[in-house]
Amino acid sequence: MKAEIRLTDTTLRDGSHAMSHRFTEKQVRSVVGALDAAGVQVIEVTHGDGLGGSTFNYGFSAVDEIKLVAAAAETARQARIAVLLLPGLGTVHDLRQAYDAGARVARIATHCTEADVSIQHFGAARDLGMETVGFLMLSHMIEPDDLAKQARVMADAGCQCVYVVDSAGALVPDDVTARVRALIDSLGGDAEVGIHAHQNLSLGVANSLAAWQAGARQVDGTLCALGAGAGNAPTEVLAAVFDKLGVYTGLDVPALLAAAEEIVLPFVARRPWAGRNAIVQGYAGVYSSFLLHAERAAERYGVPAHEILRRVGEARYVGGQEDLIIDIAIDLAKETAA
Ligand SMILES: CC[C@H](O)CC(=O)C(=O)O
Ligand SMILES: [Mn+2]
Repeated sequence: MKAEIRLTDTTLRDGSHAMSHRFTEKQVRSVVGALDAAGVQVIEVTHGDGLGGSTFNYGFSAVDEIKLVAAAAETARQARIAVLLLPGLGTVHDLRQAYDAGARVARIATHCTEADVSIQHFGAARDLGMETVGFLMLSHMIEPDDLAKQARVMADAGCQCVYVVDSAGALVPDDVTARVRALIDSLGGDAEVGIHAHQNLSLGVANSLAAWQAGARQVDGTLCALGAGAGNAPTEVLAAVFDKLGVYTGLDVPALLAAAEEIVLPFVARRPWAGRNAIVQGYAGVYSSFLLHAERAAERYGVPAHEILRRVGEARYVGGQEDLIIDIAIDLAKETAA
């Protein structure tokens, strides 16, 4: 029986933020083994910031991500391995290396107004024979119709499913519904629509459900909600909720509950949660992966992280502008001293 909604688990990519990109090959094998056995069809494995993300700015990976992709591909029996790529950080060369290591799904991510920078990457992925997914990040920042135009750009470039990516966990269910509907109208069946939700306002599961009800057919999750900010919509909860609703996912709920509790939880040093800083991110619309950058700057300059994040939201900074977080912290420290 074909799943009515396809879940992509991104514990080993978005969850990498919460692990400071320290995943080991052994952890990758055990997580992939459990997800694969539980029926998850797509498993994303990359540095938290995508291919090429292992840098001074974003944090170095403990293990080369291509090695992790190879370990994942070797372990999976039925699941396909996905990689994330942010054009500019990752390159077509990185994508080819990931393909050679066994990745078969390319997820290309751009800021929600910049879909055109993904065109050559979709072309390259399709030439390699990879399945393609587009990520419109920080989707709350623009109106549904404008987002839909960007989705069209991705679909025209060869993208087979465009995701509404709530990178800041800032959307509420009605916002999600409006965006998913607008994308479906604009894509007219040329590509599916997906949802990637964060928990900063504790709405990740509700938003994923709203997306499904509006017509989205792909959904992202992570075990134990492991991910940036307050984490992602938890895979095990999504599986249980869709099962309760009678939506066939092909997922084994008890197996996913066991994977979360017995495989992932034991190695998580800091479990993401909707504390003050993460809630401010959702409330002020701040990129989830800015959380640890803001917390580090807060400690270094002796200022509150939640105030840094509030100002980042006011300034509408987007992914790639992490260094400006430091400027805000310095300004705050000067104001406090004065
Ligand atoms: C660095 C890529 C980014 O974290 C993608 C993503 O998961 C999001 O925007 O939520
Ligand atoms: Mn994310």
